[in-house]
Amino acid sequence: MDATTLPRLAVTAGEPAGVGPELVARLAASDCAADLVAITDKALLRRAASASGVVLDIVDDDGKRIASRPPGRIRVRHVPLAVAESPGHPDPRNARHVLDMLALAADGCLAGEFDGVVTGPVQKSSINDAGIPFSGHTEFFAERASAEVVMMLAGPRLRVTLATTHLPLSAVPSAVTPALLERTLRIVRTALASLFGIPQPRIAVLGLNPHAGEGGHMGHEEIDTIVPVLERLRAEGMELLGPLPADTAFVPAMRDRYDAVLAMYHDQALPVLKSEAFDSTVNVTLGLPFIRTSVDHGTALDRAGTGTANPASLFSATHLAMDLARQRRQS
Ligand SMILES: NC(=O)c1ccc[n+]([C@@H]2O[C@H](COP(=O)([O-])OP(=O)(O)OC[C@H]3O[C@@H](n4cnc5c(N)ncnc54)[C@H](O)[C@@H]3O)[C@@H](O)[C@H]2O)c1
Ligand SMILES: N[C@H](C(=O)O)[C@H](O)COP(=O)(O)O
Repeated sequence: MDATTLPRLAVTAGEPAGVGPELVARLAASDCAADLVAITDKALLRRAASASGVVLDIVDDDGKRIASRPPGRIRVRHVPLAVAESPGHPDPRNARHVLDMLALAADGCLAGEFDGVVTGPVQKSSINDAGIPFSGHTEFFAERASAEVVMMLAGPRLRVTLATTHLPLSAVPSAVTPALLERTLRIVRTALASLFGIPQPRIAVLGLNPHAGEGGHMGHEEIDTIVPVLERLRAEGMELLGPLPADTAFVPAMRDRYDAVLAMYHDQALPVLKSEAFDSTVNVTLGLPFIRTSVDHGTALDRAGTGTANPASLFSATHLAMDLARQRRQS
């Protein structure tokens, strides 16, 4: 990417029976000033455009960088479906198709063919039903890039990062180790500085137990694991708040005291963010050697094929990827 060309972004359509393909069609129809390369099945994208009432000019990707893109024109890397989609009904026979899209996008980013990847939602259970271990894009891209990563969901007023991602709740306490917390906090601090322009970020760290353990009366992970890590990193100069009780960490009086929150597990913090800004929140993978952003919502199977899904989160994810790509070009 140089100053005259658009950020070149791979956009994966996700689960073919979900709303992802329709949202990609809506994005392609918009005037978004990015060189969008849809990673999907071409016929699926045509059907999704038709369901969404948009007209697209779909062409094969020739790999060349471009300086402008007329609304509706979309280049495609064709990844064939195994079986035609049935909106609302994921078919595990298409699991390989979904993973092939992710692999193509990741490898293209690693090779410098794309400036980043924006992902549509996948139905994890359908991939698992095909007998393939898979817990999310975050873990897939981390493995593909051999990187240590952190999941962040960033909304207009709140950024949340997770110490653990897609684990059963019963596995969380033993997964929250000093090494994990230290590594996670270092990745979060570096990313807040390099991607979000906050040189000395303030990070609020949640406890694991109710009321952050209530001084050891409601659990010991805070005293045994979290506090020693925070003390060690504070001694290095990191600005860390906590461990805070999760139930009050998000109240208005606390919000201006931090730039991001580190939660111990998925459902400790994501419901807060998704209930206040479902339309505009973006999932960002921190720590990868390439830019990866995503919608904050799932496959919305109840809306698939109806053309009624809201594209706002995909638009936000694409705009953030464009900003990050331009920033990377300038640095
Ligand atoms: N980025 C991702 O790949 C991603 C993110 C979250 C969930 N998921 C997966 O999605 C699947 C379904 O998850 P879920 O049912 O918990 O969440 P969901 O986000 O798919 O649906 C929750 C509710 O929000 C609505 N909704 C979601 N997106 C919408 C949109 N763009 N416009 C209008 N309404 C929308 C749905 O219709 C539904 O009522 C699961 O397999 C989950 O793992 C994937
Ligand atoms: N945890 C994410 C969320 O709730 O929005 C979602 O499952 C997607 O995760 P990946 O980006 O790792 O697929």
